[in-house]
Amino acid sequence: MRLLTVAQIAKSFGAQQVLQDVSLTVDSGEVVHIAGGNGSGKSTLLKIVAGIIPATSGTFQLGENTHIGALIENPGFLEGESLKTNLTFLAAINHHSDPAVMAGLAQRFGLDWHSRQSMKKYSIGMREKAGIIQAVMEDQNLILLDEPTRGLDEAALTQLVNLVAELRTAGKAVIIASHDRYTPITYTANYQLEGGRLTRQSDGVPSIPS
Ligand SMILES: Nc1ncnc2c1ncn2[C@@H]1O[C@H](COP(=O)(O)OP(=O)(O)OP(=O)(O)O)[C@@H](O)[C@H]1O
Repeated sequence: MRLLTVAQIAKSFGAQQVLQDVSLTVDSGEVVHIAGGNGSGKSTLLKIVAGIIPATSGTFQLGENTHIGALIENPGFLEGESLKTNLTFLAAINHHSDPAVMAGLAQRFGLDWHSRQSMKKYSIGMREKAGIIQAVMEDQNLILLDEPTRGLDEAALTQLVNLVAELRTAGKAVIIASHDRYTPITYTANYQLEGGRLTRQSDGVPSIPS
């Protein structure tokens, strides 16, 4: 099932052209890697797909049943509130809250679901974990993860690798942007973003048809 079609997108900030003629399709069961150096436009592309900023030209189309979850740059949280309050609040916005799922994800990533610690005291890795959880906790089927390994310890990295594999098996799709060409995650397709252009590098493991 097609979840996303990006067609010939360009994006400029003033005189700076960041993306040119970027096209991409993503189907369920795909795990797409977008590699690129600092400032190559990875976050910009994900923000366009998430509907946060508009493209200068070109189009993108979501599938009829596409539900996006996203971790892009530094996700905003209510800093004075706990993880549980934050995630419950976010889930309530979409009326799609399952406390057991949220608590299970927190436990999986080694975060104390019942802790009253405010999120302003969270470390970089803890914030990243909270960002990953909010991107998947509502059963979203197209998950955008921008540098999701930032600050993660080894146990959390293993959980992330396993989580992405489970999402793929469940027929969802994940787009991961990172600086590294090689990460421990198993991809079905690899792209490089350079000079504003997105180029397919190679196929990884086959996607699992839904
Ligand atoms: N709101 C904005 N206004 C002006 N320029 C911007 C804006 N957002 C991004 N840019 C510029 O667009 C370019 C691409 O930025 P982007 O954040 O997409 O890169 P990135 O590949 O995600 O980088 P990094 O790996 O460092 O996070 C950069 O030169 C950046 O300065």
